[in-house]
Amino acid sequence: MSIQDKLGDSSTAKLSIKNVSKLFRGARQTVTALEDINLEVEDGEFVCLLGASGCGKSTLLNLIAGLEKPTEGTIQSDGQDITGPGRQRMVMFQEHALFPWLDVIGNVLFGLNLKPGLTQDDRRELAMFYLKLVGLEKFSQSNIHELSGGMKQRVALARALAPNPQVLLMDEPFAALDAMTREQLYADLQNIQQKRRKTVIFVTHNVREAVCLGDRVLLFTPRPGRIHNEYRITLPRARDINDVAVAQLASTITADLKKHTPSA
Ligand SMILES: Nc1ncnc2c1ncn2[C@@H]1O[C@H](COP(=O)(O)OP(=O)(O)OP(=O)(O)O)[C@@H](O)[C@H]1O
Repeated sequence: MSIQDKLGDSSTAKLSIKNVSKLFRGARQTVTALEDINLEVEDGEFVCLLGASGCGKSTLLNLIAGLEKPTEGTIQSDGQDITGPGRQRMVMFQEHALFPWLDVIGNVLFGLNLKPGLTQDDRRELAMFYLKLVGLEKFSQSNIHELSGGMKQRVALARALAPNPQVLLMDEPFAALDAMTREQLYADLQNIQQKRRKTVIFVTHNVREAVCLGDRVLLFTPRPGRIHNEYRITLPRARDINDVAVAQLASTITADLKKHTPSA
């Protein structure tokens, strides 16, 4: 079996979110985190969620991941209700959440243990393919504590991609990194998306980052979170975050966001 066969088709899924609201009921108060969210995401589309802190972006990501259930409404992936977490939807967080007791390849292999029908050699070959994709093939035997923050996020990305999920859910994955490292990862992520296209939902506070990466950028109102506007980003790829066109569009979107953020 060739590596192409083992990788499988680069699978994507269409997401359909209908009339979704999410309430968190506490002992003293109920928080409406999301209200009446309607969203269709196409196969292989890269959608960025932007909005003030607390507007429900992570909550929406967790609902799509199946980690939380909507209070009202439905969420479907390729026509199937999402009822819980599954290996077709992998989540990547701001903090890398790697296993420090495993080396780099051990972390990527961990994700592959969920994938049936592969020999141990197949899994190693696949893990190396994804480490190469994120530029870390020379670090496969390294310990996690030996890596920089950017390298750790690359391992986390390889681990999330390795089981070939249809949907990648990214919650501010680059927020803790320095600007130079982030810029490199923007280029890498666009390159990877070209090679192994996924449906991506990407939460960020960084408007330029959203414009640089997204096919579409959704703007949320502060609590309760609602989608108040969306921008289709048609700038040619690969995009550079320092490009004038990216900066101009980002400033238009920032002005729009500020209109809906009382304290801004
Ligand atoms: N498990 C929970 N229990 C109670 N309230 C919650 C829970 N998760 C989120 N919330 C509340 O729901 C609202 C939305 O939170 P969420 O984390 O989704 O926002 P966010 O837009 O991702 O914020 P940030 O940009 O700061 O990460 C907040 O008021 C938050 O306190």
